[in-house]
Amino acid sequence: MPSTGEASKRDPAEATLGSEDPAADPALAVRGLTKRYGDTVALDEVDLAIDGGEFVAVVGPSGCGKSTLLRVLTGLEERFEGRAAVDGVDVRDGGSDAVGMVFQEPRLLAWADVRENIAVGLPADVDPDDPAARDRVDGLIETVGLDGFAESRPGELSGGMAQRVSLARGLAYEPEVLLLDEPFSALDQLTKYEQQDNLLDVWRERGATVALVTHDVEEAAYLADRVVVLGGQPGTVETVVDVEADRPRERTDEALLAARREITDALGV
Ligand SMILES: Nc1ncnc2c1ncn2[C@@H]1O[C@H](COP(=O)(O)OP(=O)(O)OP(=O)(O)O)[C@@H](O)[C@H]1O
Repeated sequence: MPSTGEASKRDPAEATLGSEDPAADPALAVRGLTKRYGDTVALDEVDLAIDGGEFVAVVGPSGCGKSTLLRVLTGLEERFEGRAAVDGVDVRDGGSDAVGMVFQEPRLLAWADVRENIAVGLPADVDPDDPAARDRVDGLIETVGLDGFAESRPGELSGGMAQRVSLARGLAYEPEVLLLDEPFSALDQLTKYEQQDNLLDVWRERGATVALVTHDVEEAAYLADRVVVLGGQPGTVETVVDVEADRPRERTDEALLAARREITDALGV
């Protein structure tokens, strides 16, 4: 289960991969991860371990390799140096099938309506026409605040609405590990706050592990147990900030403001 405000104290580079005791493996782990695109070094010797049930945010300047880190963990990048594992299984060996990913771009099927687009995220062995599956999808439509739009196609949605469909699709799978790449960046402030709280509810209810990439320092501090600050190009871990605020959190909590200061200091802004 997620912690309830106790910030993690563990050094991100401390946990090892390939432990003989599988129960000791972190939910997400990279060790000595270097990723190159031609002459561009996107990530350089990155070490990071995220425990089961932990909520970790990753922030850093544009181009420091945040999306690349998630792409490696989902198995979308095959060529890299070092190791990356989900639930102790190396991503090169297929990783874990309990991973859900929400991309920065909604990537919806243009010809399918909202319900069908969300149903794409259901596990492969679930029949989308099954009443229980339809209920699950309808529940997700409600969760992301899209009641009344189940029959709409992507072309009829705003950018923020499309992004919420994408989030619901990522949740349809009921993943144990959820990787989110700036899922709220296109939302207006009020909807963003609502969706952040929805995500916290999902995380708490499911005891999921979450790694969230964001540019939004306030969002990172409000949501995460730990905030990993990537810096530079190539991306390396600058520092890891523990967020010491109790949950449920007040957005004005002094501890969140302190965490935000630490993060912005590390970012040099
Ligand atoms: N497919 C690709 N081919 C070539 N270079 C790439 C590719 N994908 C990413 N890069 C490069 O790798 C570096 C890291 O990119 P990445 O998208 O991971 O950064 P980011 O921190 O997520 O950026 P942003 O915050 O702007 O989304 C950048 O220099 C980028 O230009």
